[in-house]
This record gives sequence, C-alpha cells and structure tokens, in this order.
Amino acid sequence: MAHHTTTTYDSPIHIGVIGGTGLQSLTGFTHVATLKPTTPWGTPSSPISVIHHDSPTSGKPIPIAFLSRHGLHHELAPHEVPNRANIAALRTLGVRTIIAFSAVGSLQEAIKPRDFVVPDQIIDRTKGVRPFTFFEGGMVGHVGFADPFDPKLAKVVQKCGHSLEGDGVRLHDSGTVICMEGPQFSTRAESKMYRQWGGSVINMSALPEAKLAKEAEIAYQMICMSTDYDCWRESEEDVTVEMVMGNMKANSENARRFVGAVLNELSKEEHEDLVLAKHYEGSMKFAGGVTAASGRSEEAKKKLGFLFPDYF
Ligand SMILES: CSC[C@H]1O[C@H](OP(=O)(O)O)[C@H](O)[C@@H]1O
Ligand SMILES: Nc1ncnc2[nH]cnc12
Repeated sequence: MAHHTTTTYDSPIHIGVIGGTGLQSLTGFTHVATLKPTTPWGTPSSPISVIHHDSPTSGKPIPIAFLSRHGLHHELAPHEVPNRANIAALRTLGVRTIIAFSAVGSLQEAIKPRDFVVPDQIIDRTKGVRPFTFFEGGMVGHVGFADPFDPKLAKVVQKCGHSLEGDGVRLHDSGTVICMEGPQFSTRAESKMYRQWGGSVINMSALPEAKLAKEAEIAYQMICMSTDYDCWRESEEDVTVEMVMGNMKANSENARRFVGAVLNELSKEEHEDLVLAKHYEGSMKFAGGVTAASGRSEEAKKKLGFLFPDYF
C-alpha cells in the first residue's frame, strides 16, 4: 500500500519516542512524514515516523519523532541496535526529550506482570560489545551519569501514569533496571544475585541508550512494562519470548494510552523548557572538551560537529 507522506520535515521536532518490544509503531496519531536520516555513526534502527499530536493547551499540532529500537520487524538483537545513530539522528532533528519504552522482567514480587515502572537507576551488566560513547577517537568527554534518567521528566511520567491508575494501569514510581547483555536470558543464579543487588526489573536495552542520550544533552526517561518474573521465582514458569510477547500484546493498549498521556502532558506550554532540556544545554561544551583543542583529531571534530554544531 502506498503511503502518501513526505520524506522531509522542516521544523524542529523536540520530543522523541523510542518504542521497544511490542511497541513498533505509535497508532492513533496523525502520521505526517517518514524520515530516513544518516549520521556519522550509521543509520538508525528504523525510519523515523513524524506524527502530529495536538497540544491540549494551544490546540497547535506538536510533532513527535518515533523510532522502533529493534527495527520495523524486530530484526535487530539488543547488541545490534545502532544506539549512536538513533540518538544522533533524533538530536539533529531537534529532539531534546526522549520517552523510551521497554519490556522488562520483574525481579520483585510486588512488580507483577503488566505493571509499569518508571525507573530511576541502572546497573550495567552489558559486556562492552556495544559502542557506548560519542566521545572517542581524538576527543575525550566525561558526562555525569549519577542520575541516568531525568528526574524532571520522571515526575511528568509518574503523574501521567497515576492518572491512568484504576483503569488497568498499575505504576511503580521508581526502580533499578539491570541492563544485561543478552540475547540469552539470565541464569537462575544471576537472577537471584540481581535481586540481592537491589534490582527491580531487568532488560537488555537501557544501555547504552541512556548514556548516549545524556552525552547528547537529551532529557531521557524509560517507561518499563513488566512482562515476566524472569527465572528467580520458584512458583512461576521461567521467562520465555512467548510470555514477554503475550503480556506485551495483552497490555499494549495501556502502554499506548500511557505514552499518549505523556505526550499530551509534554505538549503543554508549561513544559517547554523541560522538553527543550534547557537544564542540560551547554553541559557538553565543557564535559566533552577534555582534549585540548590542539590535540583533537579532525575526524572526531567532524563527527562531534554533527552532534554539536555550535560547540567544537
Ligand atoms: C523479547 S524479550 C527481550 C527483549 O525485550 C526487551 O526489549 P525492549 O527493551 O526493546 O522493549 C529487552 O530489553 C530485550 O531486548
Ligand atoms: N526476563 C527478562 N530478561 C531480560 N530482558 C527482558 N525483557 C523482558 N523480560 C526480560
């Protein structure tokens, strides 16, 4: 079927949504363009869909950039996701706020399958096989990562999640995501160890996505939806893909309503500074400029110039 949408979009797009397992598109919105940007770090996981969302306060259409993390058909394994291209492409479109969606295993009794979690911390259990920084090859940068998610954005997301509660949505306001390498699920010993570490939920996608968003001065918050109890709970079946997909599918309407409510809220003028991530603006000018100007490689300057045309 032919899609009569354009392949360009002329105004900056400030809000991005990254869809994960079971959330490969955002239905129910007006689709206005399909973009296929390239970056010095390659092409993103999927074409970027630009959708229009009417601001509840001004009535004006607000553009949103949607990207499917694992590709349009879930053809990319977690370690194959081109995270740098994804974040760089979104940033150059103007994106300064990202809502990222993820299907997670629960490591806590109280986080039941289909519950939502707004995580505030991450423990890195990836294995160093994924490219994880924009600052290398002749330009060193060190960004603070104490709060891997944006606390201001988290507040908005929590409020929206709670507004849907009682209507099939159950929300946990905080939690620690264990981000494992995969693609195999954890052993039972690992799963039990993660519980001892204080892990709330587990996935394979929070990193390096969150690190790169931070380096790109983007306010980033993940919304997790629990799909299973991993393999630590004696009385439950061990996690399988069918279980993850089944729960994701059964609850996808709530996931979409949740994302819709967040977009609705973020489209209000009162959140303009947050959406533009004004609180991060300029931070990488210093944190990303550790290497003396005379020692920076031409290639790194060119690549980082793509991300930050005004800084280096
Ligand atoms: C299909 S089960 C494992 C898979 O599901 C999660 O994906 P996403 O975070 O993109 O929703 C998890 O991170 C794994 O990639
Ligand atoms: N148990 C699990 N482990 C890792 N990633 C997941 N995504 C959904 N369930 C998961």
